[in-house]
Amino acid sequence: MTRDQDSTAPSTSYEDSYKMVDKDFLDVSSPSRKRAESEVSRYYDAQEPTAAPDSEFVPDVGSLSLDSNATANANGNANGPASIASESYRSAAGSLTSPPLQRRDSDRGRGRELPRKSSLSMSAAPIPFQHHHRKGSSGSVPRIYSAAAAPTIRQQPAPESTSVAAEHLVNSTPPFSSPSITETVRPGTNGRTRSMSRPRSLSYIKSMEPELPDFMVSAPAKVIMYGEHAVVHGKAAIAAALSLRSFLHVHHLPRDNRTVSLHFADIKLNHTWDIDSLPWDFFSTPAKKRLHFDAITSLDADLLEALSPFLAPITNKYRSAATAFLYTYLCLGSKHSPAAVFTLRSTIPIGAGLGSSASVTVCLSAALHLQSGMLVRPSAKLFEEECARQLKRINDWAFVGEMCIHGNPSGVDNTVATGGKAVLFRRGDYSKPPEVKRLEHFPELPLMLINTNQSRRTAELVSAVHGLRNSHPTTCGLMLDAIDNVTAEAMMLLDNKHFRPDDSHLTRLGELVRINHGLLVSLGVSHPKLERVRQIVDGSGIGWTKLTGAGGGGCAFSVLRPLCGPADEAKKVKVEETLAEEGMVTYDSTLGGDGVGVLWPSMAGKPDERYHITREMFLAAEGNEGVEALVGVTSLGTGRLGWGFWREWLPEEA
Ligand SMILES: Nc1ncnc2c1ncn2[C@@H]1O[C@H](COP(=O)(O)OP(=O)(O)O)[C@@H](O)[C@H]1O
Ligand SMILES: C[C@@](O)(CCOP(=O)(O)O)CC(=O)O
Repeated sequence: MTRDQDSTAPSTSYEDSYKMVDKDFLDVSSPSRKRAESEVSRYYDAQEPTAAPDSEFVPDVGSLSLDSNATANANGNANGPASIASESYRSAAGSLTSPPLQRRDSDRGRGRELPRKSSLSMSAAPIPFQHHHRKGSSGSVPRIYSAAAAPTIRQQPAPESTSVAAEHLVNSTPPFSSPSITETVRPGTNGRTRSMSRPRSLSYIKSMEPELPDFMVSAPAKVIMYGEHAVVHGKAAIAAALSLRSFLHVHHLPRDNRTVSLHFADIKLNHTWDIDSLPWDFFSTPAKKRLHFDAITSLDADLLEALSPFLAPITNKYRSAATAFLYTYLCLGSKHSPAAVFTLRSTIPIGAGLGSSASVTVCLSAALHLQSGMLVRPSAKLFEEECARQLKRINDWAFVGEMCIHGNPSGVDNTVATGGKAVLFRRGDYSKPPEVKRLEHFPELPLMLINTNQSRRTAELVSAVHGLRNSHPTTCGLMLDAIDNVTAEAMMLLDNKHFRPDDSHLTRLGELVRINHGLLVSLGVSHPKLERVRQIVDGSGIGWTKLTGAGGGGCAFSVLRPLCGPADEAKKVKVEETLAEEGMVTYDSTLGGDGVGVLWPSMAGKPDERYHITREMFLAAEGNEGVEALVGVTSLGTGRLGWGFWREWLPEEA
């Protein structure tokens, strides 16, 4: 612990206090539940604009002022523009106990028409991530995004009066909406608002408010540098976080709504469950109940069976992602869990060896913990030990999600996606926590990442290696030991503060990359396309290549030799062109970035330009660049206003 601690603090253990919160939180009238609710109220109060003297809009006590543009989305839930209605509605709610609200400062100028056909532009962070796609649908020139890049919001059908709606998207709107209210909306004579003098009871109004604000979480992809597959068999692996990320938006619905929806936009998986009909009772029987701080090392077949009728209607080939969600949701939630829509988008190629599944399950675990009040959000006041505990809890439950998706994971992917940076990971005994050592001196390596675009499934490859090991235990055992040696040697170089990527150290690392790949070929997890990448890159003499992740297709990376002059540059360009001609995508990306982060509430932008990221904006953001720019998270440590990261080992930025 590096910071001063209050020695007079009560000595209740951390886990005990969580047990108390856990039990307490299920009770809607409990202090912890009330605290969470009052946090929401405080948030909304902070958003409430001050009264302006020249009011032209004065709602009656108990009346609702609703915006004519409030529109319901496809699910029947009003979002985005509809939150304008919510804001007015909050004003009305406030007026029950205080003098009638006057027209507000923030209403001024809303009549100003914004151009209907324009993409919204807002201040954007630099996007150092470069994506080279020399052939294929997106053209032949590598695209490099600069600090000036503005997020692009895909064109939505313009609402009747764009002026109010669009401005609200950019200015801060409270991150909630009230579907039922919008059903009663009628346009006012000025095309904007109309007050309705239907009195509403306080309990009715409360039932329309969500319990929590909308928020977002995000987790990175990873690259395994050495030791994949061997790590499943108890050997060590070295892996680092990659600047590609998944983003999960959690939109809370009014209290009278009792549904939970999952929208995995990239895989077109969209499903809604009725919260009250889920098998809560079975999940909370003493024999089955799992607590937030339990480290689960295997899935419970009975719980999975109890979920199967709820998963049966999902025919999507990625159904396992929904299993991961529902299993974790029922373990971590309660029958009082708030109604919400979980919307996920990711910039990570799916099933390509970069840990897309772990990144998704880390987001789900973090979001469900946050939603149930079981995590302390990152802040400068959080002791390192507490940070580490939050990360452990997220990681343990992300591992549960990983088990749902690919059966027998080592846990390295979710560990890196949770903690970020670079780690040496080993899990000898599955009933115990893994050994994780952070690489404090992980160097900036000249890497090229190549996606063969050959699809494959991690679960199948992991089980193929198990099969080979069963039929050739001695030989396979020796190969796994050899991989372990490679990792140990690489570790000495990568965790060495004297490492210099411009001398013989790099050559040694490169040779270890090549040896590791050869061993993976022997284990049967390469693919002709991966071998073709090696032929093109290593054959040109610019670096050393190995598959990364489960293999069988997916991605490879090359450690590049230092480029000495134009001839080397030309060789690299030629390699990239050849790879693109053969349908592969190359990325220049950074390694060793942050792990899981949270944006609570889902407001982004600089302090004077804050905007609420609505679910609609998130879904409408165009491509990976649009998503990154909208949420304000990029691979370097800039442009992340509002986001918090639990950083147990990075005290300088706490
Ligand atoms: N963007 C995404 N949205 C929803 N689920 C995803 C997404 N990306 C990955 N997944 C889940 O992860 C699985 C792929 O995991 P896996 O085969 O381990 O590949 P990877 O190497 O990318 O982790 C998918 O089948 C799906 O269940
Ligand atoms: C093959 C393995 O070592 C890594 C799999 O990585 P990915 O799912 O392909 O990103 C499996 C594991 O560690 O769980």
